[in-house]
Amino acid sequence: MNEKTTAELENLRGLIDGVDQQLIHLLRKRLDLVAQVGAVKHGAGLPIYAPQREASMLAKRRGEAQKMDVSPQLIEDILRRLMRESYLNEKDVGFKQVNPDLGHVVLVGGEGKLGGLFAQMLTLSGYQVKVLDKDDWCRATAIFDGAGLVIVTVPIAITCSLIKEKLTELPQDCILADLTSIKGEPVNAMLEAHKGPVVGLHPMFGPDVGSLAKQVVVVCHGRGSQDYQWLLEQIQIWGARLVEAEPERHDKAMQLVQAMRHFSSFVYGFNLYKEEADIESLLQFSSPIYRLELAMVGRLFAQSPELYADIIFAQKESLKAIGDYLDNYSQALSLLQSGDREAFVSQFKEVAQWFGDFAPQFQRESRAMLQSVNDMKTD
Ligand SMILES: C=C(O[C@@H]1C=C(C(=O)O)C=C[C@H]1O)C(=O)O
Repeated sequence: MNEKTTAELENLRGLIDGVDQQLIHLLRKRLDLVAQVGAVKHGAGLPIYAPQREASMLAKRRGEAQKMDVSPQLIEDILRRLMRESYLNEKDVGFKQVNPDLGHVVLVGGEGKLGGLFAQMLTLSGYQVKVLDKDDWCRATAIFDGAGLVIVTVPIAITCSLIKEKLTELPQDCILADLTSIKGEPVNAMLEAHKGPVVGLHPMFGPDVGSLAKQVVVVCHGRGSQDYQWLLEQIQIWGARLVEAEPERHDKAMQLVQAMRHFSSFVYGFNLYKEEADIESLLQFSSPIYRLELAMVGRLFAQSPELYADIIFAQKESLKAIGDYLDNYSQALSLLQSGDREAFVSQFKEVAQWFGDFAPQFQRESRAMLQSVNDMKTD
């Protein structure tokens, strides 16, 4: 680079630094205003997450950006990231307590990570939370005495037997709920063990979400919904979206959403291991979608094997779904083995037709994800 170029670049980069510094000041100003909105909403018992306000705000800013020759998608991306920050900061003020008259809450198995997240959210909403862990059963009667809500959050393999053996003497009007990732058997076990209100919940996220805004919680009604309506409202105040489902429909979906998903990731990782793949090279040669795939598989092996074994082994019906996958894999492989390119293409078309409008929708969604995977590269 000659001296003139260097000087020009330095000058322009100085100006860019100045703009970025102004951005920091503007961000600080915005965070302060959002905090004030948070305080007003908290006072009125409203959730921070306001989807309609977001939609109208985004539409207006996109229009304004376009007039100034700024890409509408750019302002939308930035605002969405800022809104995520708004939800994270909500924890600083806490949440409205929907049922101030409730006795304390008992989390059975609160040492688990998801249990810990619920304990935190309940505490931030003003409830008194007691945790009952493996070693606390000798004190169980005292812990349950006066409880208004008992939430079971123990490993799936022991959920039903624990409910049937240990939760038969709860106070009559106490709500019994669980967070297990299957719902049929646990909800039945709760109905059998307890005569009072019963509700099955399945949070469709891991404990590492920073906020519950926009996360999904599946609700399977058991008994006495009017008595636990407040709990559902409370979860919505945390920002989550409730999806009501029959336990059977939920469990069937979980065979694909959980058992098959995690089992496939397991096999993918198992295969990389057996092939003695060089992850460094794979990363070097990764396309964005492959980087995302490695992330999806790799994150599995950063977590608890017991947790995933629990989820994969939870329903014996999953075995059929996973076996079908193997059959379909073999069938597709035979097209490859026989060199039948045409048959492969026509099979591809048939599946694409079956996906219908979802295929282009998924393509749009993944485009944004792939771009942010690429943004994260540092070398
Ligand atoms: C700040 C608010 O709360 C949330 C955060 C928003 C933001 O960061 O702009 C917008 C809407 C809400 O989801 C609000 O309602 O205005």
